Amino acid sequence: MLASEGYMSGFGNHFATEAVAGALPVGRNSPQKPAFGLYAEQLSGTAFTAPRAENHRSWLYRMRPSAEHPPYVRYQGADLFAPGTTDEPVAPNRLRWNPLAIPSEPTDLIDGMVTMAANRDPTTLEGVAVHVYRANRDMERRAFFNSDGEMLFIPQQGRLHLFTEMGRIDVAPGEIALVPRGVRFRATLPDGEARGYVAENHGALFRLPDLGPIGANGLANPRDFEAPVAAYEDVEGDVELIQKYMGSLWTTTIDHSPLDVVAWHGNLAPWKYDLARFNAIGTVSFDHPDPSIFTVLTSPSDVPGRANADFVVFPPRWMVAEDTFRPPWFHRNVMSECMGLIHGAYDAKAEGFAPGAISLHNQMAGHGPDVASWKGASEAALKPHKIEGTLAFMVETCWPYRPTRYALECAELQKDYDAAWGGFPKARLP
Ligand SMILES: O=C(O)Cc1cc(O)ccc1O
Ligand SMILES: [Fe+2]
Repeated sequence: MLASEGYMSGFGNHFATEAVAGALPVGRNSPQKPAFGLYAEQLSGTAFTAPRAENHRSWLYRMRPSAEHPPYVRYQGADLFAPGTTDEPVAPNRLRWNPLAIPSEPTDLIDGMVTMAANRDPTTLEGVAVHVYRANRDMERRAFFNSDGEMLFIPQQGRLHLFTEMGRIDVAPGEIALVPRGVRFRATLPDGEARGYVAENHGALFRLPDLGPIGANGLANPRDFEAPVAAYEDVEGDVELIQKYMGSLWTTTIDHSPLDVVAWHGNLAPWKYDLARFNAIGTVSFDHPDPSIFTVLTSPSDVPGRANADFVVFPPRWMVAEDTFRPPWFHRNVMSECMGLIHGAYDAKAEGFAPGAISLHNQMAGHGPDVASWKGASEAALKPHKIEGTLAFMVETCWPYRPTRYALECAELQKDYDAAWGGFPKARLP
């Protein structure tokens, strides 16, 4: 196996894995009597009838069927997770938030989730939500799944250990992990504390972008995505099972761990990816390319070329463009941009955008370099220059974001963000 230990390599591959020899049926999905009395269950990520190239599903072989559970009731915790967004008119202002602090009370990943902005209703099967998590407690006897979409975890501080139904994933800042819609998991924190971002995608599954004239290789290469081998826990006794469903949180209690999948096969699976493996491509002549060149993953909408959500990174890279303003240019975008910073500094923002922060530049909001970045870049000697020690990302979507009420009212919202673009000298005409 060429993937790292405990993982299988390849984006969207058809995997087959068993934690106990003989658990995975051979040559059929649903034998009359699965081995050891396991229960066969199909988990669909796309409609049964989706075209073959887009069809994603896996077969899970588990110790008890996931159908066995009491009714769900509203979950009373995690007040800031999926609270709904405001119906009030959204001001066309650029917004930026300082990093949210790790709570002082013991808080696990679910209770520490804060929804910052979202668009569309998840039931439309479109749109994306951006959450921040900050946690200092393991999820014990608690598991979570998201019926509303897949969750892309973007750790910023501290590792996450995700024990999913389909195996274990360890993910550190600089890496990302995806948990498909419906897949149960619990998160533990090897470093005691963790903070990061989640892009929750309600639309078409994230996929690798087409490469067009780039050719057959480049950007995120498929083999660098790693899916976990099967792993299960055999735990009896009460376990709380929380789900996000149609935009709110629900809970039930079952008498065993739902992470009891002993074997699985198929092409719907969690995965992780090290962003350091991203093959960044940029200009070797002049002009700053559109940031689409940095797309790691895309969730298409029904309109060709107009993403429901793109996950884009700004990784370390050489800047060699001649006679060019090298940072992002000033722009007004029909798409809406939500950005975060994993570490280092972002080249368009000299000030005020710390690791863990978020910025929101919604549809048509004029933005670009702040005054200090513009001044520096306009006067810089254009020698080859390496941007190092930085990793920013963007969740770009065709649907304008609605910030949550909390996001609009919290102390971390910067009151003076517009000042980033105050005081540009006027052009002097001849
Ligand atoms: O606004 C931003 O900083 C993100 C961004 C970067 C870039 O290089 C070009 C366009 C763009 O929106
Ligand atoms: Fe932008």
